[in-house]
Amino acid sequence: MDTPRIIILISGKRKSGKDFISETLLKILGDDKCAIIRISEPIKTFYAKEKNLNLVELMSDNVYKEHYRLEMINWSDEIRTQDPGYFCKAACGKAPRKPVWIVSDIRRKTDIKWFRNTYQKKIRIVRISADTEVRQNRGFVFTKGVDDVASECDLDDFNEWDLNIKNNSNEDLDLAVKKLVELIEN
Ligand SMILES: Nc1ncnc2c1ncn2[C@@H]1O[C@H](COP(=O)(O)OP(=O)(O)OP(=O)(O)O)[C@@H](O)[C@H]1O
Repeated sequence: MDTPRIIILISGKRKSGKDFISETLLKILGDDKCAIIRISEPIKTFYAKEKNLNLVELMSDNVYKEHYRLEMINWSDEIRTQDPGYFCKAACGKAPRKPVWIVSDIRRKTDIKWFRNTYQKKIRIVRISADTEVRQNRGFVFTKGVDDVASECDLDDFNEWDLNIKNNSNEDLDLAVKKLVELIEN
């Protein structure tokens, strides 16, 4: 198989649960059928290399990641200005050839455009939302220069979602996963 049968693009605000839902879906579908792709992976790899930083710490969800987030956003934006699909292409180039791809960190209209141009009808676009209070309980702290710029807000006015899901509670999660499985199987 050269390309996946279906590609789920997942978008949502920080701590809405993009990773958590993607991992839950992966467990259900199994890693023989499904792979998670993160656009942030090549961003971090290239950034760490260029700045001589520890990639393992940069990839993990801790203070180190938060510390570099702003600098990394600005650095990656410069590259995107020259080639908007640069990181999408790099992430997909390295991805395992499985029937289902879940891209767990879609942040830009240019990301969606690149995926649509490259994979056409295989694309399904999903928005996850959670209440601010819930996100705060998961560790979200509003950060100027991060939460009020394009990487967080560019898709706020996008309205072509194939699926909108809520992730405030366990009940929400069960329903979200059910709808995602339906989207993948139909
Ligand atoms: N439905 C849920 N039930 C329990 N815990 C959850 C749920 N959804 C998310 N979480 C937890 O909330 C935290 C944030 O979730 P996650 O990392 O998936 O968010 P994210 O949208 O990927 O965030 P970021 O954009 O900052 O990477 C994690 O610790 C995760 O385990």
